[in-house]
Amino acid sequence: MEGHLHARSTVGVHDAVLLEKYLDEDVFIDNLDKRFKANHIYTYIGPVLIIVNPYRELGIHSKQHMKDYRNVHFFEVPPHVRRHSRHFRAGKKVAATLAAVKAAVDENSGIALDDLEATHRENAKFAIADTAYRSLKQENRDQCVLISGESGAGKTEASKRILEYVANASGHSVVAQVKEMLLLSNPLLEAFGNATTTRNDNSSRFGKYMDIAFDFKGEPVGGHILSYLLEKSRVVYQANGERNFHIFYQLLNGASDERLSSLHLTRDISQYQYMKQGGGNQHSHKSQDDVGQWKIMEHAMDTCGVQAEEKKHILSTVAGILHLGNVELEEGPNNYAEVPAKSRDALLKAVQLFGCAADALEKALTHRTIEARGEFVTTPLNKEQGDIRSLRDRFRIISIMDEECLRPGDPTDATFLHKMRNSFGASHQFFKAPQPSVKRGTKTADQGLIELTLKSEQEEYLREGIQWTTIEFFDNKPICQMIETVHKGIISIMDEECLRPGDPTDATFLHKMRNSFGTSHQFFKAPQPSVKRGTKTADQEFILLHYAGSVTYNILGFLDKNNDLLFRDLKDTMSKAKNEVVNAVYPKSELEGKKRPDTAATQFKSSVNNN
Ligand SMILES: Nc1ncnc2c1ncn2[C@@H]1O[C@H](COP(=O)(O)OP(=O)(O)OP(=O)(O)O)[C@@H](O)[C@H]1O
Repeated sequence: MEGHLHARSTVGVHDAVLLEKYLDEDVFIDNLDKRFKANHIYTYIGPVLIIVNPYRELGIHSKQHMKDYRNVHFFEVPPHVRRHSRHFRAGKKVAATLAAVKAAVDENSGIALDDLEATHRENAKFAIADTAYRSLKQENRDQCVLISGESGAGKTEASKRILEYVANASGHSVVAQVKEMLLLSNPLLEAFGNATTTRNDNSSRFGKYMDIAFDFKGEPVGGHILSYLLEKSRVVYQANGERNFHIFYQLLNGASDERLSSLHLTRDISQYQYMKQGGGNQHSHKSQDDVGQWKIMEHAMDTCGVQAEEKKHILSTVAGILHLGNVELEEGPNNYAEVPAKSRDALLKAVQLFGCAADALEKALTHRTIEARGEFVTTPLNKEQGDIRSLRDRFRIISIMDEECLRPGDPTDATFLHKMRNSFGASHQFFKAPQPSVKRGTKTADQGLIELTLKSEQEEYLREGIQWTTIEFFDNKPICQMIETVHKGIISIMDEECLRPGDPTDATFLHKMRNSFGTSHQFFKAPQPSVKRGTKTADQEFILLHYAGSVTYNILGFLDKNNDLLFRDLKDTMSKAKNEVVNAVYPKSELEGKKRPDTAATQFKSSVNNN
């Protein structure tokens, strides 16, 4: 008993539910802090797991540790034996488990600790994975592990550990290839979808939903990876200190001289506009082993069944994007945009790699064709329109990752469907910033799960006659409704502004939201700028009161990004490209369809709802 009390005072409690002052945030954080300092990065809140990112290898994820956790019950971690064992006995296993990942406090990150004793007993991530896996096998019920947290919190690492565990726990031989694909899908996705940001050297710039299909013996036989909201704008613009997607650096640093020469590339990052904007430090970014990652990525392509010809088309597209980025538009006669002589070389290289017609691409960058009453009218763009246009259109090119390099398949034939859906580009911050979980495409599920967990726990206490003060929790539903409701929600108002005739602007969109929600809605605030404040910015802002706190949004660019329209000229040019990757992203059928393409917000809403 004494030993137990001592342990508790030095390493806190394993489960925050057992804290005496369980409602006190300081006590809760203090408990996490204590445990973190003793190398215990995992803490439960009932069936929910909190992970504090240690930012260093603790040596607790080895094969031996995985073995230790195999068939060791989640409930063996004291003091939850009773509650969890009953869940199992009654077959009432909570179907989904929320692994809430919290970011580490920076100043604690470098603590040197030698006491790793008993850490493996607390390697709760494996416990979660093992519980889910065993429940799947024994109870034949679908399992879901939901991981959320802010950028850099450790979500990707946590998901990799879970995948590793599943791959290791299941059998051998027949499914070896599927397992390898499970693990290798990550470097492939990360090459095309991750980038170095100021918060995380390997930040996923898209949300991910992964599912793994198992046969009746519990062997993985295939899976799907669905992705949301790839940050397309990063292709053309990187903030200070940040990089473009890893693939560009991997290609330039890792590919052979022959490969680079066939793509008309030089091994010099400073030559490419799309790779050098983030500032000097990216040129020699130490934390990213681009050469090593290139090898892993190539191996992953082979393992995932990407054929040599496909690979060539994928890399040609990546290189073509870099060349296109070096095409600058200039003002010609009558202020019309034109491709100057100095950019012609880059344009021709892009043309060759995409396999499209040079005059068609040039015209598509500098002209616009619209259809009016069955007739097509082409007008030249001025430089500003051309710049905006070509920037936006180049965003779309990144959607090669949508279809091709990550190829479709069927879980039953053990191939993966990897998609990077066309989505918001920069404006995905609209969704991402306030609600990290939305980025994961699980907006409602996340909140639902918290409610579900609290609700089921509280109901259980009530049933058992345990004295309990009901905890009020923030209900996210009204905010989701305010964003999503058909006709009246923010997305509908924004879509309406994008589609209506006349002269809609970001300001008219803000005005309409003010009219719809009022200036002092419970969750929406956008006061008219007072004379005293008088600042221009105030009239460009609105505030949403999310469950995690209030977030101020600047309205500028919302409509443009939501429109996400690819002009007909570029679509047409690309649909005729010989490069099969480019061509597949822009099918001719899209051109023939009469329906106006969905806005970015609607595409996102549908993709989340459909999956
Ligand atoms: N369990 C862990 N042990 C040691 N280091 C970790 C762990 N989890 C995360 N890290 C470190 O933190 C970094 C960021 O983690 P990760 O990429 O998983 O964050 P994320 O939540 O997926 O971020 P983003 O949303 O930006 O993609 C990793 O590159 C790794 O260095």
